[in-house]
Amino acid sequence: KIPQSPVECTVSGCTLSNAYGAWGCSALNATYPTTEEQLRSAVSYAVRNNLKAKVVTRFSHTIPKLACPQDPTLLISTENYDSGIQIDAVNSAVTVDAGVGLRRLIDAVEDAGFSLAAAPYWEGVSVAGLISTGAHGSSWWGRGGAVHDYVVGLSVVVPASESEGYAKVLRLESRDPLLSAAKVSLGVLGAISKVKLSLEHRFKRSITYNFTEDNGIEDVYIDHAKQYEFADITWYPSRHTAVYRYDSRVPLNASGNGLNDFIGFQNNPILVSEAVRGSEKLFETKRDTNGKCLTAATTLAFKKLVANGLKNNGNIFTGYPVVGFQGKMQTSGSCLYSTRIDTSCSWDPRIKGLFFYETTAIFPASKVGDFIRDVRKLRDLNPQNFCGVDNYNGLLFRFIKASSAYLGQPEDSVVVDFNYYRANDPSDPRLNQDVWEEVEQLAFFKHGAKPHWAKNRNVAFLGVQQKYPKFNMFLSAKHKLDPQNVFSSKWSDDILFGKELEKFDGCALDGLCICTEDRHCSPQKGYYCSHGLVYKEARVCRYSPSSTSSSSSSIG
Ligand SMILES: Cc1cc2nc3c(=O)[nH]c(=O)nc-3n(C[C@H](O)[C@H](O)[C@H](O)COP(=O)(O)OP(=O)(O)OC[C@H]3O[C@@H](n4cnc5c(N)ncnc54)[C@H](O)[C@@H]3O)c2cc1C
Ligand SMILES: O=C1O[C@H]([C@@H](O)CO)C(O)=C1O
Repeated sequence: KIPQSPVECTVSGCTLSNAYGAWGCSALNATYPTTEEQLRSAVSYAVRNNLKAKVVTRFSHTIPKLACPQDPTLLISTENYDSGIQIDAVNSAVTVDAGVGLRRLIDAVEDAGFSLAAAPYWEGVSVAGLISTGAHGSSWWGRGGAVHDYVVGLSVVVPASESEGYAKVLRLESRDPLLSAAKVSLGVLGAISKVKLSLEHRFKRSITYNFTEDNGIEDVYIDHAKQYEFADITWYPSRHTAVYRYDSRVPLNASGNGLNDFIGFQNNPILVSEAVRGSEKLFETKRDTNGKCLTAATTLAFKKLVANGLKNNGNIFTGYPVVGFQGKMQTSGSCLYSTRIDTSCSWDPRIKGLFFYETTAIFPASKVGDFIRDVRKLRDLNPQNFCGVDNYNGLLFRFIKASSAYLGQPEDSVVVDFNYYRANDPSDPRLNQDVWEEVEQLAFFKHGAKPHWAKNRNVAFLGVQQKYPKFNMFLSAKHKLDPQNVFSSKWSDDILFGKELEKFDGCALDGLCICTEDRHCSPQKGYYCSHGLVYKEARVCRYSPSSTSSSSSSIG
């Protein structure tokens, strides 16, 4: 099954969901422009009729509700605005329509003898959608791992006066300060119509994974990133394992036509995804940590056996190094293309498949070592508590550089991603949720990391304004381009301004608040608001069957 469209419209209106099916927000109507002029007239229609507007894409892969409209809204989908790909060979650049999918762009530039040096690891995204949230791969070399740092020009449709036809196209060139706002703009500045990216001449990559012990990650990560252009590190804390990715560019005449078919994005039989989810649920209800650790061990052993999905000849893994073209090594997503009815992406909301939170924290390069040491202390207290994250991708460390984007990074940074079990019912407490809450609070509050705009739960965005030095420059660009907040909504404001949401019973379970009272957890199921074990100031929902809510008095 190829992923379903995130927009469903009936006579009574439209709903927008995201790729995980996690949210369903309603909108008045949706329109599917195919040209820049149609995109402009869609914005003009919204402005003329005092509607709000939100741009949505073919897949809608962002987790926070950035795209959620506030009624009455016109959804402007770029799904069909994806025909334009203009390669400028003389200047090694390409200008694409906003809705062009990443895979289509990569194939087009590779065919023309060029490569896009950076891309997220997942290809099921649109070009304008991926730059709008600061999506990235991993590199501290050249322009770095974030795609928006390759943006050298951009056109964006913004509201305008009646005499200008209510909407106009701004063409932003590389020296225009507005470009620094628009290239990571979360969809709140206007509708991006075209993106111009700088390219490199086509090149190949050589990748080797080294599965080894996990001590000293904090002492070697900087050298690792300096030595290997596309380095990353995956840490499986409960398995005491770190996986170093030795990944460098090699000349075009190096032999090998390998493929990176990342195991997490492969087409899975639906029965497998449902069985994995079923066993996770079983371990959850039985509070069976051993069960989780057993699957974490087998998952890791399998990943090592198949080299995380690297295939030397495009079919199977036969040994390191795996050498292949940049266009086939940087990003993947084979589950996007299966037309079979019995396979899908493992998280496809139409099946009872995986459902997980993804926390992604961005640290200044010099600060991530302290975070690693704190997480290791927490792990050493009881390694079994970390098995849940090792059933996914462990903690993934990637490298991005200082950016001119106002909502990009002011300095070279390290991004840490981790996925963990999400209950179908947000009021169901989860095994070891106190651990993930403490790691989340260690990252964003003790070590002041910034939240990735496309991932994370709401608590990650608390105080985000203070973390971006150029936040006010972004806001003034926003007021200049969209003074009536046509492209804003309550939901995108919650994320952009990191609003403290009012607390309610169970809010901490779904990352919508940090508990200060037991009722923010689930006292009736034995989960009480408690201190962190390593980060004492953390407030986490911890299971303590013996105590009753009176003895674990609510803490200020
Ligand atoms: C399986 C998976 C793996 C992922 N891997 C990575 C990864 O390795 N690295 C990484 O950094 N991220 C990763 N992500 C996150 C993903 O890169 C971001 O969510 C990205 O923004 C999704 O792009 P999209 O085209 O689906 O945009 P959407 O999610 O649909 O939109 C994102 C935001 O951009 C706005 N927007 C979209 N198009 C336009 C436009 N034309 N003009 C103005 N605003 C617009 C929307 O309104 C919304 O606010 C992953 C996501 C998934 C589901
Ligand atoms: O789901 C995701 O997968 C990747 C990474 O975790 C594994 O490649 C990423 O950044 C996501 O958001």
